Amino acid sequence: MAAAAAPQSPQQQQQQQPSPLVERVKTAAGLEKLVLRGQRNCSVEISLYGGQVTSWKNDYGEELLFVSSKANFKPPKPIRGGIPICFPQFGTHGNLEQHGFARNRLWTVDDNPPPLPINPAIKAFVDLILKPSEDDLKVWPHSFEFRLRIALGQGGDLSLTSRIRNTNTDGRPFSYTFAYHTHFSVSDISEVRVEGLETMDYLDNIKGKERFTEQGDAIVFESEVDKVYLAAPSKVAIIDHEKKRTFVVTKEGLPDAVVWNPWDKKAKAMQDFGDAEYKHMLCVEPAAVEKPITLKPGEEWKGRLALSAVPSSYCSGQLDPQRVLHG
Ligand SMILES: O=P(O)(O)OC[C@H]1O[C@H](O)[C@H](O)[C@@H](O)[C@@H]1O
Repeated sequence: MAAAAAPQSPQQQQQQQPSPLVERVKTAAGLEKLVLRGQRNCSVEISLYGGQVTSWKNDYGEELLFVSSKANFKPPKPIRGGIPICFPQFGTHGNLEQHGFARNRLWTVDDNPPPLPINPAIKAFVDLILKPSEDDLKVWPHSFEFRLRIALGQGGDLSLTSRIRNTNTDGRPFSYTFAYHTHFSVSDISEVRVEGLETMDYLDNIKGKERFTEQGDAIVFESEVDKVYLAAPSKVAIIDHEKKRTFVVTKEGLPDAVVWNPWDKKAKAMQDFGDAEYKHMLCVEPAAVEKPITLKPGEEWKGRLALSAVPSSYCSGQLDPQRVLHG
């Protein structure tokens, strides 16, 4: 269930052996999920439907991601919450269904993925793969292999590494947009601030994708927000004052960062979202939206998301925001 190793040292080979800390479980909806277990009560759950992380718990077994109490966990609708994969299209930036089809497909476990650099901090991991079906090829006529490694690290950090390869045999390149649509669980949205995006340019999805520049200090939430921050820094911090918890979102290969909260009116209009759940959720989504990624046949792209939750907050003074954002 883990990566197969290329010729490597005995120590490296040992580190890439299939992890005994991965379980395969049937869900209530009759589909399959995988559970990664870390130290103490840390865990990650992954639904093969969507290739989607649906739970990430810390040492104390506390849930760190938001999943709606009204979420559907089976086809054809996507699962509302966790970390949906938006591919080959983010949002409405193209002719495909909103956020593309990857989040609505059954992924499989990849027993023999090409190796990734060894990371000794990783305690448990699993590799998934998605290839297009005949029907997918009708709506997006490109052959691809999408490999996704989901890993639980020492200290409970979660990382997702996507590798997308163009396997077209007719010489054609393809372009796509992408996002890790990460739903964080927060105590109260009005107590949350996001740091790292101030002064950035963004496209405002609720103002016809018009471009603006963020003014002022950290971002706080008082109404609906749906913005694509362009060329955002590699680290963004979500500071939850009430919980005294800071999420550090690190991104690689993904220039943009989407910030979304539907607020009360849109929440009520969503069939798979509780009316008041917007208070306890914030999406910060490492993404490639403004400039689509283009791959020639044989080329591979890599995009990584790493999440950690630190049990202190900016206002507690225990955390140096400069270190969180730049360190
Ligand atoms: O309802 P969904 O298709 O899951 O999309 C939920 C949201 O995702 C992103 O954050 C987009 O920027 C929003 O415009 C969209 O409303």
